[in-house]
Order: sequence, then C-alpha cells, then structure tokens
Amino acid sequence: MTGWTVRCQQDVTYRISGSADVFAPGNDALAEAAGIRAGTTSLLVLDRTVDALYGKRIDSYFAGRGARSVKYTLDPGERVKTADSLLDIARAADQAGIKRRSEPIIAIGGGVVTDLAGLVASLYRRGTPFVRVPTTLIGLVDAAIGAKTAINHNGHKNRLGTYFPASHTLLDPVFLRTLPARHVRNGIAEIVKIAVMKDAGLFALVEADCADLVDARVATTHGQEIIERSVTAMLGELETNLWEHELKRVADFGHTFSPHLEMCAGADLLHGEAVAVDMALCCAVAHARGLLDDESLRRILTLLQRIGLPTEHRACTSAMLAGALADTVRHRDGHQHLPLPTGIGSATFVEDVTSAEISAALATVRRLQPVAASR
Ligand SMILES: NC(=O)c1ccc[n+]([C@@H]2O[C@H](COP(=O)([O-])OP(=O)(O)OC[C@H]3O[C@@H](n4cnc5c(N)ncnc54)[C@H](O)[C@@H]3O)[C@@H](O)[C@H]2O)c1
Ligand SMILES: O=C(CO)[C@@H](O)[C@H](O)[C@H](O)[C@H](O)COP(=O)(O)O
Ligand SMILES: [Zn+2]
Repeated sequence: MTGWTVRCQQDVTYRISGSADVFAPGNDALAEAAGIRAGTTSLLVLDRTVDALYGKRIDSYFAGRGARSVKYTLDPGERVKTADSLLDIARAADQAGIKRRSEPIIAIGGGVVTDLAGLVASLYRRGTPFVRVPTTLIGLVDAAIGAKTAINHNGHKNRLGTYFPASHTLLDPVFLRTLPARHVRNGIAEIVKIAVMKDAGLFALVEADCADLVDARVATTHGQEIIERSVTAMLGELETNLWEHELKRVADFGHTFSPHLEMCAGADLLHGEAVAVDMALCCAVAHARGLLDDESLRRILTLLQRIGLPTEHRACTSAMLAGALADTVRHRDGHQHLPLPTGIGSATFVEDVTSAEISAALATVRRLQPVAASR
C-alpha cells in the first residue's frame, strides 16, 4: 500500500461583543447570536443560582419571541464540572431536539457552566455551535472569551477538554450587580494575572480603583476600562496561540501550582483565589532570583491583599507544591515553562526552579502575610 497525507485547514472566527442587559425584551443581541425566533428551540445550560436570579427574565425573553427554551439546570459550583453532568446535558440536548447547526446551545453562567456546556457542544454530534453569556467576572474577562472547554476528571483540574470557542459571546457587566463579593474578588485575580504579565497601565487602574472595585461590582471610575483592557490583553494571548501549540503561555501565570491546590483545597478556595496564592508564590520566586524588584513585589502582594484575595493557604506544603509542579511539567510536555514577572507588565519563563526555591518563596510569602488575611 502507498501512503497518504491529508492536510486541511480550518478558519476559526468567533465574536465577542458587549451588550448591556442581555435579557431585556427589546435587546436583539442574543436572538441574533443564537438564531432565536418564532418556532426555534434552544437548549439553555445554567446553574440554579443564575436560574433563580434571572430565570423569569430569560423565560420572558424567549416567550416574547415565540421561541421555545429548554433549560438544563445544574447545582452551582465547581463540583458539577464532571463527566456525569456532561452526559446528562447531552441527553437533555436529545430530549430538546435541537437542530444541528441552526439552534446553538446557550451557556448562561460562570466559568463552570461555560466550560462544561462548551465541552458538551464540542462533542454533541461532533460539534454543535454554542453561544456564551458569562455572568461572573471570571467569565467576562477570561473563561468565556477563549477556546478552552473542560471538565475535571480523576482528581485533576480540567483533565478532559477541547478547544472549541463559542460562535458568539455576549459580555454584559450588568450581571455583576448580583454577584457575591467573593466571586468579584475571584475575577479580579485573573485581571491582576494578565495585568502583571502584560499591562502595567491596567495594573495601575486596578490599584487606583481597588478600594471600591469589589463593593461597586466593578462599576467604578475605571471599571469599564479595566474589563475592556483585560479582555484585550487576554485575547492578544489567545488569538496567536488558540490551540496552545506553544506551551509557554503568560496566561498561565498563577496556574502552575493552582490547579492542584484548587483540587486539594476543595470548597475552601475558588479558582481565582488559588490563582492568587500561586501568583504570590511565583512573585516571591521571581524576587529571590532578582527578576522582580522590591517595589514591584510589594505592589503586587499589597494589591492582592487589599482586594481581599488570599496570598497563601495551609494546603501549601513543600511536598504538595512539588507534586503540583511535577504534574504541571507533564502538562507542559516535560518543561517548567514557568511564567514569572520581571516587573509589572513584563514577564519571562524559567525552566530550572528548584524545590528549595519554592520552599523559600513560601516562607517569604508567609512572612509578608498580614495575619488577618491568613487562611
Ligand atoms: N476556559 C477557560 O479558559 C477558563 C478560564 C478561567 C477559568 N475557567 C474555569 O472557570 C471556573 C471558575 O469560574 P466561575 O468562578 O465563574 O465559576 P462558576 O460558574 O462556579 O460561578 C461562580 C458562582 O457564581 C454564581 N453566579 C454566577 N453568576 C452570578 C450572578 N450574576 N449573580 C450571582 N451569582 C452568580 C454561580 O452560581 C456560582 O455559584 C473554573 O472551573 C475554572 O477552571 C476556565
Ligand atoms: O484558568 C484558566 C485561565 O485563567 C484556564 O485557561 C486554564 O485553566 C489555565 O490556562 C491553566 O493554566 C492551564 O489549564 P488547562 O490546560 O489545564 O486547561
Ligand atoms: Zn484561571
């Protein structure tokens, strides 16, 4: 037999747009993005908290257009990001009877819901379009704007997933009005991540507004600019490396030790909180290596602490951190590719961080930790 090489290319284009008050009866943005009109059926995936807060408005939105909506509701939180949920949503798609291309699945919620529904969409009939309506800050600035979908599996964070961007994502900061303060902080952690790596101006805006950023649900003097700059900075990373062929990613700052920490700490740490602990540790490593100066270290740790994010956690033992790094090295194909800040707004990657350095960094963060913020 002879051999064949098949080479194909696929253009990937997807839209992210701002739209205030998505479920206002007269707002056509979602209807246009998801093909909602008289006689169509949509499968909506959301959690019970979002359903309790917005369910009636969502129902009216569809009813007002003569369209049918079938809701699949999940318990809120990370624990539902499982294969069981995935299969159950696929069953709901069968029951709803959605058409293959013209009736996209609609994910309304935080990163758990958009990651999970996105994975279902990527698998259902080998790919059914989906539309995202993020309702948390993490969703707005990070989880709902990229291509990664996932569930947790076998004790590992995001172990099963695909690269499958939503055809359209609608960003609506009005949802933040009902978001609990802890979840606002959680999202600010991802904003700080991208600011430290790429955008010193963004970092300064977060510093300037940090006294009321949480209480005002990001509706501060610079709130809109903070969200827009975060999205722009994140998309700059994603667009050039959507399938992560390059495993050196500055967006992985705060995501080296945190996936393991998040799973170990369970309900005690949200995603962004674990990211904050990881960022603090990595800043201390960078400082000890002479990559990050005293003033930048102080500014980053102070900002995290003023926002009310943890910078350390009792689950962070040297052994746990070594195990976390080992798993991440496998995830990065045998390399540390550890993103470290070289100042505020700039970064480098290192490949040779030792266990001793990590233990020393842990001690540094604990020494600089205000007693009240300790977990
Ligand atoms: N795909 C990616 O690139 C990516 C990026 C970052 C994070 N993530 C994932 O996202 C998840 C974390 O995201 P999250 O914190 O948004 O998770 P989440 O979906 O669990 O939402 C957090 C909580 O907020 C509640 N909620 C949502 N919207 C609300 C609103 N408007 N008002 C009141 N309550 C509301 C939810 O019910 C839930 O309890 C993690 O699983 C993480 O791995 C994915
Ligand atoms: O949390 C984020 C980004 O904030 C996700 O994109 C993702 O979990 C991070 O990039 C992780 O560092 C690596 O994630 P993954 O490859 O395990 O999904
Ligand atoms: Zn993250």
